[in-house]
Amino acid sequence: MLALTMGEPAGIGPEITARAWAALRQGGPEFLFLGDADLIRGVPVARVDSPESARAAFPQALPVLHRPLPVPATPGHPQAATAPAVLAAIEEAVALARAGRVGGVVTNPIQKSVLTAAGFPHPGHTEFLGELAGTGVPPVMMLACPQLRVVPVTVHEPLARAIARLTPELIVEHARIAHAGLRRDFGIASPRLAVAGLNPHAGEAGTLGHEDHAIVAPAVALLRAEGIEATGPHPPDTLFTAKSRPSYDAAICLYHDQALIPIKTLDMDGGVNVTLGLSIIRTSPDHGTALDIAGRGIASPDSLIAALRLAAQLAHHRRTHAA
Ligand SMILES: NC(=O)C1=CN([C@@H]2O[C@H](COP(=O)(O)OP(=O)(O)OC[C@H]3O[C@@H](n4cnc5c(N)ncnc54)[C@H](O)[C@@H]3O)[C@@H](O)[C@H]2O)C=CC1
Ligand SMILES: NCC(=O)COP(=O)(O)O
Repeated sequence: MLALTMGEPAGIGPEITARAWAALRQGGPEFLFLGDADLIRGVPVARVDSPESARAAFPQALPVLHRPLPVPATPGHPQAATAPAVLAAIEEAVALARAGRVGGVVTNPIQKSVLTAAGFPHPGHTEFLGELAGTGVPPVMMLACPQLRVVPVTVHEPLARAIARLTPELIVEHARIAHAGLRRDFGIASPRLAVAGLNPHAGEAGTLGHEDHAIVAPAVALLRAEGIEATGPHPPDTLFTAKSRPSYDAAICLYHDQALIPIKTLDMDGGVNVTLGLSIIRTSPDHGTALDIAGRGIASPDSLIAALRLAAQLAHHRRTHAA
């Protein structure tokens, strides 16, 4: 049993939840929705009081731990008043996972600008989850689809600041956590990491920027000295080609769009966001709240379905690995 959070009530989360349940009710993985039951339309809903009671309900109806919103939601129009309930659903899902009552947490997309305006101090789920279920290392974002896994070393910050923050230590820290996650949760015995360069042609021997030889190459050397199979800095423009991808298990990328553009271009529907370095399993669809189409019934549930399936697989790997 997985816990699926409500996410932004005015976004596509409720409708893709209903469609994901319709697709998975026969073969699973089983999940329960933490949020306002009135958001769910078009499929039968079973209000349950625990994950344990959700299991029996799942084949017939979408189980919901009903947590009412203070105001009705209007698709496409987020409201600050719902922010506490959005965050409470995440906190409750994590508490259930930490108590071992669900196998993992899957999050529906949140509208970050609304939460920020309401005082939420984190850039996204990843950092919030690090606070709720951290293990003493920073939470690390990975996006995965069948053809590619990417790990951005810097995430939600202006590009100039992200580049200024890059150090060999920051790259090594993220690569180590990715390496451990690939071993523990993905069952890859000796993960191969390809570290992207920053500049065109990975700096062209220093003629196109100093960061590749001053920051990225030393990080790769440090990783290799620890016995991690790391290569790079690789010219970013060819790292994600069909010919390159089979040579590594994850690409360590230096900033958000270097990681997310290739994966969303390759597989927007099958991409899944995974948080590594937590005491719990957490996945999420790779897309956002899609306010522009919310409530129209045209949103694809595929990335959410992939996130639910991957969470179940990772939980299984983690249990097997720990045994
Ligand atoms: N894990 C999370 O909570 C995430 C939250 N966000 C948040 O979502 C909000 C909107 O972000 P955007 O950059 O506009 O990205 P977005 O992914 O919400 O939308 C980008 C485009 O893709 C389309 N799209 C997205 N998901 C779709 C689906 N399942 N089916 C069909 N079309 C789909 C949208 O209609 C839109 O045209 C922001 O507040 C952002 O921070 C974004 C990514 C992840
Ligand atoms: N662009 C990816 C994204 O926004 C996911 O962030 P998070 O909410 O999973 O931290």
